[in-house]
Amino acid sequence: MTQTLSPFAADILGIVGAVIYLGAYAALQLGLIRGNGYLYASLNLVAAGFVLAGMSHRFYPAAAIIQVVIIAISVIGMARLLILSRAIRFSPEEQQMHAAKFPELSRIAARRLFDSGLWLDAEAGTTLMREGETHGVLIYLASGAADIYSAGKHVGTVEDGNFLGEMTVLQNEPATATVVLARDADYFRIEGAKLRRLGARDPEVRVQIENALSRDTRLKLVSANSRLGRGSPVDPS
Ligand SMILES: Nc1ncnc2c1ncn2[C@@H]1O[C@@H]2COP(=O)(O)O[C@H]2[C@H]1O
Repeated sequence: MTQTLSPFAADILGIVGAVIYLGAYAALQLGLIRGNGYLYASLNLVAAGFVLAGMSHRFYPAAAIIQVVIIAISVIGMARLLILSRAIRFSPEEQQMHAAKFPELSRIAARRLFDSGLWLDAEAGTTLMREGETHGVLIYLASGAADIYSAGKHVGTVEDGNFLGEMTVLQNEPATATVVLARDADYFRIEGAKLRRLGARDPEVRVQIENALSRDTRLKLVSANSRLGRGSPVDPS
């Protein structure tokens, strides 16, 4: 091999490679990065490149083979991800739901989520959930609107672009309210058991789902607070 680097520079490159390898592995174990994403593959690729360059001074065939194979595996892994995510197609409704509710979910995981549920439509007046009964589903209202009743009283209206059932679906507990469609609706419906299975398969997906559900609940709470606040005759502060 033609020696273009000084022994010192070669050692530094090798050490940088080792630091990147170890940093990537530590980040993986600490849950900071995903093992099946572009980042982990590219860190391994770069680390292998540095270690290989570091061997221009002292060449070890076994270590060189490992680096070359790691580079090849990383390239194949990234190419696979690219091909899979390019091949994935979404309907306009799925695209809209992905952007609005799960913007950070990979296209592959989002496809898996949509394939686990159904797109349905229903007429105004349809009861989707009953207070006190376990519905075990999550609904995303793509169009239409739903009235929310608690103890028989109208407490709010959920417009399109929002979830229904997000408060109890993961825990499989009784619904906190009754949900009746106020307008004809198109919606996505997925069973809680399937949502939990998707989350158990990939912790990153679980976090994205939990975040999306709690974000919706928070927005509903803010909106309910502001409605109650408008109706309140006294400011207690
Ligand atoms: N005050 C509210 N405003 C808007 N939506 C609500 C309100 N209370 C309950 N819901 C929705 O009604 C659903 C009934 O089932 P969940 O309790 O699972 O999740 C609930 C929310 O999606």
